[in-house]
Amino acid sequence: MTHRTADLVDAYEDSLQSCEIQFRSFGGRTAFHGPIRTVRCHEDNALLKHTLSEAGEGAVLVVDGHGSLRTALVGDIIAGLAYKHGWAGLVLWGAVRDSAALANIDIGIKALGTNPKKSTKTGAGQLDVPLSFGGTHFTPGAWLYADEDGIVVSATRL
Ligand SMILES: O=C([O-])CC(=O)C(=O)O
Repeated sequence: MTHRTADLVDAYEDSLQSCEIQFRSFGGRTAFHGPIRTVRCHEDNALLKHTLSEAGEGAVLVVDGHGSLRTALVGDIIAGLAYKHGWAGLVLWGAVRDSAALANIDIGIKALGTNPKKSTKTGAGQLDVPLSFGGTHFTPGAWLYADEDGIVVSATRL
C-alpha cells in the first residue's frame, strides 16, 4: 500500500480529513507519516523542545502555534533533537528558522514560513491535547500522512 496522500484519499475517501493549509516543506524528507502527538504553544518553544528531546518512536509532532509567524518555534537544534530521538516529522502551524540547515535533517518538517526571531522559553503550553486548524482535527493517537500534496489524517493506521 502506497502512502501517497492522493492515493489514500482515493482509497479511503470520506474517512480521511485533508488539511487545507498550504504548508511549506523544510525538512530533508518531504513524505512522512506516523501517529500524532501534539503541543499547543504561542511563540514559546520550551515545551516543544522538551518533548522532542524524548523518544519519538516514529510519531509526528503536530504543533498549534496559533499560526504565528512572529517567532520561530523550531530551528536546526530542535529539529536535530527530533531526528536523534526518532520522530518521523513535525507539522508546525507556525514558523521555523535555520531553514537552509533544516533541509539537511532527515525528518519531515511542514511549517507556514520562516522568521529568524527566537521564541520565548518559559515552557507555557499544553501537551497531547486535541488540536484543530486548517479544517482538520489532530487527535493524539490518530495517524497523519504527509507528502508534497498535503496532509491527511486518519483515525486509524492505514
Ligand atoms: O532555540 C530556538 O529557539 C530554536 C532554534 O533556533 C533551534 O532549534 O535551533
